[in-house]
Amino acid sequence: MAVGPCITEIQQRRVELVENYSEHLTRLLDVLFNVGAVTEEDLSLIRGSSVRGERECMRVLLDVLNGRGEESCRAFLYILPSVQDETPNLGRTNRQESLKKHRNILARQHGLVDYLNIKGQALEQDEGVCWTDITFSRQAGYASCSQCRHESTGVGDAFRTRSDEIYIFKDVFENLLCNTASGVNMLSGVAGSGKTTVVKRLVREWAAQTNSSKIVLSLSFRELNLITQEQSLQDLLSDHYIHLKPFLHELLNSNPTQFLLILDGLDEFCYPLNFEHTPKCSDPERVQPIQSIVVNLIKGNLLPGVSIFLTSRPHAVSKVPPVMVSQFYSLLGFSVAQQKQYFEQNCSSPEAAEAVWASVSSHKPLLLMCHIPAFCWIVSTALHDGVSCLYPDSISATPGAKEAFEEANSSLGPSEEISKPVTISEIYCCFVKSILLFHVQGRSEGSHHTRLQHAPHVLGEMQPILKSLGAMAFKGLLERRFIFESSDLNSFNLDSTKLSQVFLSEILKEDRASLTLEKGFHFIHTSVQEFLAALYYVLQSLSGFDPFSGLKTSTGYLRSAFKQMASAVNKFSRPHRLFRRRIKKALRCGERHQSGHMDLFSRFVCGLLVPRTRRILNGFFPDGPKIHLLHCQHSPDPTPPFLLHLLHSQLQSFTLSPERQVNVCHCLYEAQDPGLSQRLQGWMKVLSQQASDQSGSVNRDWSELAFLLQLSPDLQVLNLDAQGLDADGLRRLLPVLPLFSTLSLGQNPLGPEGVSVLSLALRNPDCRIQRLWVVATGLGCEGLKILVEALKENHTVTDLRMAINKIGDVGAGYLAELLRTNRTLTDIRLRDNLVTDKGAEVLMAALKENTTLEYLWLFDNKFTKDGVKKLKEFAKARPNLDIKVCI
Ligand SMILES: Nc1ncnc2c1ncn2[C@@H]1O[C@H](COP(=O)(O)OP(=O)(O)OP(=O)(O)O)[C@@H](O)[C@H]1O
Repeated sequence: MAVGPCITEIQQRRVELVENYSEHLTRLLDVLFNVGAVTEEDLSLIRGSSVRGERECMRVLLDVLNGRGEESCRAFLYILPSVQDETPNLGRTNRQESLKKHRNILARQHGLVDYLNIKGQALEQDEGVCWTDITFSRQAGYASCSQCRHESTGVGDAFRTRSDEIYIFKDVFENLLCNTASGVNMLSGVAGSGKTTVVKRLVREWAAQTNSSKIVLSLSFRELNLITQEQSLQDLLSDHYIHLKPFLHELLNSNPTQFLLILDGLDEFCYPLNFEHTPKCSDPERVQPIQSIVVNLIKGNLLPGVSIFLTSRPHAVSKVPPVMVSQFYSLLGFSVAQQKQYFEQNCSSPEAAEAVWASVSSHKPLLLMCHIPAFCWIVSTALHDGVSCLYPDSISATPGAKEAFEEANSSLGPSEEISKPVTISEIYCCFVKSILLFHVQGRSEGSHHTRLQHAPHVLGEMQPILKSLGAMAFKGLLERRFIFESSDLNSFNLDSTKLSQVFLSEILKEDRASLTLEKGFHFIHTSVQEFLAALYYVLQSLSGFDPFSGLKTSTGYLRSAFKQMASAVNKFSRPHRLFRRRIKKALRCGERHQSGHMDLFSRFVCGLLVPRTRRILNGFFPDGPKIHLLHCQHSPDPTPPFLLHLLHSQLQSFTLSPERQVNVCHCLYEAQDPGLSQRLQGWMKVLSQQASDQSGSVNRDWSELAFLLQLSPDLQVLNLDAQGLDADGLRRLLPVLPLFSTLSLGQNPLGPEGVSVLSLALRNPDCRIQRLWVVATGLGCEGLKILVEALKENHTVTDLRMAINKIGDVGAGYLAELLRTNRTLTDIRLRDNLVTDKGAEVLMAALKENTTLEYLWLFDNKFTKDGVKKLKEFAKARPNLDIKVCI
């Protein structure tokens, strides 16, 4: 790079610049950032050095400018005089102006980044930013969390299984910024569920509200990790917000309740939090280790009355003891309507959005995954450009896509039918292809059409890098590592500035040994790590290599010697046996990790063994005889029979836990097992036989049924009468319960515990249940109370059949309470429920306020003649209400 005159001037004046301008650093950084001479990452790098003083920050700034080149250096020299002129005024700037400036700075720091630039436009202004509303649940504090579910896979279910109040962003915003929500408000959400985005939106919307009395301070644990030396809270905040420095002492000491302190990403905090033994400190000026500052803030010793908004992935929530959390929000992700809205807002045209949504909504597993915003982003990237590579009918709006598709797939026989992607593996293949063809820097030349034509060539060319990235991803999965160092990249011969940057996000990490800042990397989403790992695994296995041998980080000669040896051994073993053994091993990886952190990996391996799926990445996989190991003689393109056999035999294993069973079902789905629909039919047959046998409790794998039902396109009636279904079984079915319009659960031992599960389905925002039949399910008045509470929030159930449940007069009272406000129920059947005249009176009183109920069946209750008479008279006066009663 040629060294221009401004670069040279800065180099020559370095000592003087540090001497004279260090005290104006904040102003300098502001202006430089505004004019685009430095980036947000540069700012964090520079501020990260603040522990070593302002002069050190200035030196880092000069280094950054040097690296940024002549233009940035010119901007710096240009603004220098104005900065010095303005600075004396700073002292006179009043507090209001500083706070205004604080809003602007925070808003800028919390802008959205669309690093693959899918929409092809800058996201600087709020007008360009589309926030899709997202669903939260809230409860007072938290009890215990199920931490061992896989982060991505748990989400779809979690969305349908929450018991708490449902919130949207506006509610959270109001609670935190308009009400006096002091104490710790925690937000928990799986990877990619949108926690950081919530923080960004919160800050930006606060910044736009000039009348808010709160002052927001926002720090990320990623930043706090960089602080190695002890310091005081006041210093920490004034280093971070130098523009507030003159007032900070007064603000912190006078009224801490005016602050909302956001701490984002607790799961990333590298220091342990010791709530028992950290010395108490209530002085913001007292120097202490960073983890003690955090503990004292959370405990309310420092800044008593401050509101804290703490975000974390679920596995790290328990770092803070439950008693210290006053409000606990869970980020459930996008509801179905919100997913649709997301695609409308984020695709390049309404036609593209419609095509993407048509694809997603017609495939349950996709729909389920799309509760996670990060997955929506992957899907829209995949389907936006990637799918047009293969499936011309879905994005016919893309000019030239169809022709290119036909040309690229000219090798397919005429009888081979191509349809839209149906599996998660196919989506991820489209995603990777889309990135390689349309988003990698330096590949912008040529039209969409031309780039599609060159796809096999590009994929072949990129294969070695993708393979290395996949090997690193696989090694990381085995070691449960999700952050990689530059040295990891080097050992896999990866260049961090090229392809890896599209799949890896860069973060700054501190190297404690040398007290310097090191680059760290993580995959843009953990599911991308699992996909690339599976891609590597399948590629190695198909090429006749042991995927585990590729992880040896020995370089050069040794590695190639190892490969040669391995391939020589392979030559003498039967290749198809070796291949099968490797696939078995991959599936066992998922099985062994009960936490489920390799579930997606095993699903992707199964998906990639389907030739149709691999064809999306045409050019990436080797051609040749080894591929034919997978083919069966009759059909040119089936799922390898041995894979289906393997998965089916796993399903039959008695030792497989229900969670593992569901994962095997997912694997079968990815493997495009034609037998899945037969399994569902088999289930239905067994259920109908069982119902007619009435032979009581049978141990059933309800999780498998839940999975199979999710794949079924037509979810209308679910009849589980007399199946021995208890609360635990119902809990396993919970993900699908809200999807049916008729839910018949009669003659099962549900009891109050089962009704609690059922009420989660009724409260679900996507609930479609209209007819709810819970005849003889052991509700009692306790169960009915729970049911009524859920029905108060439900607006779908019109028909409630609950004969033979011993609800008595107390239960009738609960029902009456519901009838006063409910405007959805039209038919209630209460036969044989021990209700007496007293209960009837309460019901009649409530019905005076209800005009929507059309049928009330009260046969076989404990009414006297007089009671029946009163009921009949009441009915006469209500021609639109049919009350059935007899003594
Ligand atoms: N409300 C939203 N509207 C539009 N896009 C969103 C929204 N929330 C999240 N996203 C998308 O999902 C991606 C992941 O979100 P985000 O980084 O906020 O997740 P996170 O929960 O903080 O993840 P992690 O735990 O991995 O840090 C974002 O980059 C953005 O593309």
